[in-house]
Formats: sequence, C-alpha cells, structure tokens
Amino acid sequence: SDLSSSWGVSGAYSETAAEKAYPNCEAVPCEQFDIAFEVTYCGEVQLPIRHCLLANHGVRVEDLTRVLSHPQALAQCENTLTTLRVIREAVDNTAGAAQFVALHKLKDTTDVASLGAARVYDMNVLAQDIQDDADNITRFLMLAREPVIPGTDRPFKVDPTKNSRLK
Ligand SMILES: O=C(O)C(=O)Cc1ccccc1
Repeated sequence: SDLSSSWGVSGAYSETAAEKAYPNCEAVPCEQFDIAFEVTYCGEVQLPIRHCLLANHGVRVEDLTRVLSHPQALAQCENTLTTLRVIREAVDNTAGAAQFVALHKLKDTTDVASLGAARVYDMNVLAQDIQDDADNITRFLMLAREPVIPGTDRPFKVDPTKNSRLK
C-alpha cells in the first residue's frame, strides 16, 4: 500500500488523522521532519479527541506529581489536571510522552494520550475522557512536500481544492 507519514511516534493522534485523511495508505510515524523543504497545504481533517490519563501499572492517582503531554493536550484537559494538582510539562507528542514514562518506569508521572497509546506502550488507563470539552474536535493540517517532476528540478504545483480524496 501507499505510505503517508504522520508526525510523532506510534499511537499519536496525528497517526489517526493521517489514516482518516488517506484511508488507502499506511501511516508511518515520523519523529523528525526535514524542515529544509517547502510544504504545500493540502487540506484539513477533523478528529474527535478523547484524552486518557495514562500511567505505569501499579501507579495510583495519589502517587502522581507530574504530567507530560503535548501542550494542546495539556490545555484541553485543564480542569482535570488542576484537580490532580500535578506539575505540567510540555513535550512534543502525546504518544512520545507515554513512551517516555513507560521506558523510564516512572512511578510519579502520568501522561495525557490516547487509548491507542495506552495499548502500544502497555500502560494503565487511570481515567478516560478527561478533556474539558466532551465533544473535543481538533483540526489537523495536511501538508505535503512539494512534489517534483522526476528528472527536472521543477516543482509540480497541485491545486488542493481539486483533490477529492481530501474532503
Ligand atoms: O501529540 C499528538 O498525539 C498529536 O497528534 C498532537 C495533538 C495533541 C492534542 C490534541 C490533538 C493532537
């Protein structure tokens, strides 16, 4: 199948967004984007986002002092995190936060990420649907590297409004 790359590690929301935008493609997580090329805006995809509070097995809510997640996820769970009285620490990806907490077997740190991330990194789900807005819809931008006609250095401009797959 064709590939589409999504920013972040496996279990990130962006992976789900890429799969929704390109159903016939396999989403490949990509931890770094080469910023040395031009990107074209191709469209947007909207996803209902349901955040979970993840921790290592055996960790209780009372043990938590810190939460790691993407800044947008931390902001979307403001009420829950304030009630928990945990120190917020922003990282670049929700699933990356889960991977970090799992890898380092942290016992005082939680992370806000998807149910999918809980599965991928074998973490315990302390709470589900912790976002302030029960119907949290988040927009993801689809960007493409400027396609180049093979054999030339000329970029091939695409008209994003003509691409019916992006609807
Ligand atoms: O970090 C992720 O998994 C993302 O895809 C970014 C994000 C963060 C919060 C809500 C939606 C997407």
